Amino acid sequence: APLAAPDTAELRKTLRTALSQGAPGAFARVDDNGKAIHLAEGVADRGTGRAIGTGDLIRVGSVTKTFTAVVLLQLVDEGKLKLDTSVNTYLPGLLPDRRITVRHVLSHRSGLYDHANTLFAQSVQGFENVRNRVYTYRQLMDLSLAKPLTNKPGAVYSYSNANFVVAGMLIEKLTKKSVATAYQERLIKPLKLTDTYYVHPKNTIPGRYSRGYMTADSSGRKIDSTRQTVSWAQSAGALVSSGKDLNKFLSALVQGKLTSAAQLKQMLKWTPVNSTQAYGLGLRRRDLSCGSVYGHTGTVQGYYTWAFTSKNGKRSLTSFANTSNNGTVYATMNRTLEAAFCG
Ligand SMILES: CC1(C)S[C@@H]2[C@H](NC(=O)CCCC[C@H](NC(=O)C[NH3+])C(=O)[O-])C(=O)N2[C@H]1C(=O)[O-]
Repeated sequence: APLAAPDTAELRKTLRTALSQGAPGAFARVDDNGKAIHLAEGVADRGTGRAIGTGDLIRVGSVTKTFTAVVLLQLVDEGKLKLDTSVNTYLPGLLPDRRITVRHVLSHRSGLYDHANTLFAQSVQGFENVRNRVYTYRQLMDLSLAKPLTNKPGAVYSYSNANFVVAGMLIEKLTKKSVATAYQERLIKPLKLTDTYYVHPKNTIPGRYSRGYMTADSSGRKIDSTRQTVSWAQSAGALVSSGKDLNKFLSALVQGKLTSAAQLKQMLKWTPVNSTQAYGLGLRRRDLSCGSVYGHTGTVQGYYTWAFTSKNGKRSLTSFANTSNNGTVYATMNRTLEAAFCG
């Protein structure tokens, strides 16, 4: 059945609630059968007071994981990679257990420890320690492999950024090019994603962008966290993009424009996360009152992003708040999905 019209009044109310809970700015862009809906509240820059806009570039965090997974699925289509083959076949000696397959990595079932847990145990200090650091993939893997596997390979879903560091290493090994080139040639250029950049290892954002303001653990003080390399994440979280581009990318993905039907089917094989969520390959499924939507969420310091599309790709939503480490704002912004897709 067709989706009810987006509830724009409810969306705007939700954004305003997020502001009252500590977000300097928030926006929602819905692309509904070719018609764009733009809602924005608050500021992109607390210093100048510049209003936030749905066209502002943002750090999308783990929405990057979906881009990375699509590149690997294209490599499967090209016969360069098999999902159920051991990662160590392609990257000899990398992982401590050769039973870990590419599919385990892309569905967060490898058991690899998430090095972000070590880096960000103290939110602000952890961020300040890494914000301008540039890591190699090897250094990130050393951080993850310093801890034992959290589960037997394939046994359970256990989210880890390290999985998509491995995914980036696979891309670079199999294409003999950087992940930046892979994103550019395989996704950004073909889809004309003019707001999407893989700027790593730079710590600046090109063009017109929203600043990000992470929230300190105890005081709730806001720290301007805009300038950062996101090198601790790279192929797990370092893309910069916009609502327009994320909506276009997700819609193209589910409409079969980026991979074969066979690989899209693999991407949509779900591992349960909880009663209303599941994870495929670099893709989240959120079960709403009116049906399921597919996409990803992202959290980097100062940047909360939701990017989801309907099963047929005819309606997409990107919603965003320029704060982080604020569970109340996070819970509020989660509600943009129901308003945008279920009316
Ligand atoms: C699973 C998530 C939520 S966390 C994961 C990844 N982001 C990170 O791992 C960064 C975590 C630190 C962020 C920081 N928090 C702390 O420092 C807390 N001590 C803050 O909120 O500014 C991303 O993006 N993913 C989200 C996703 O996939 O939705």
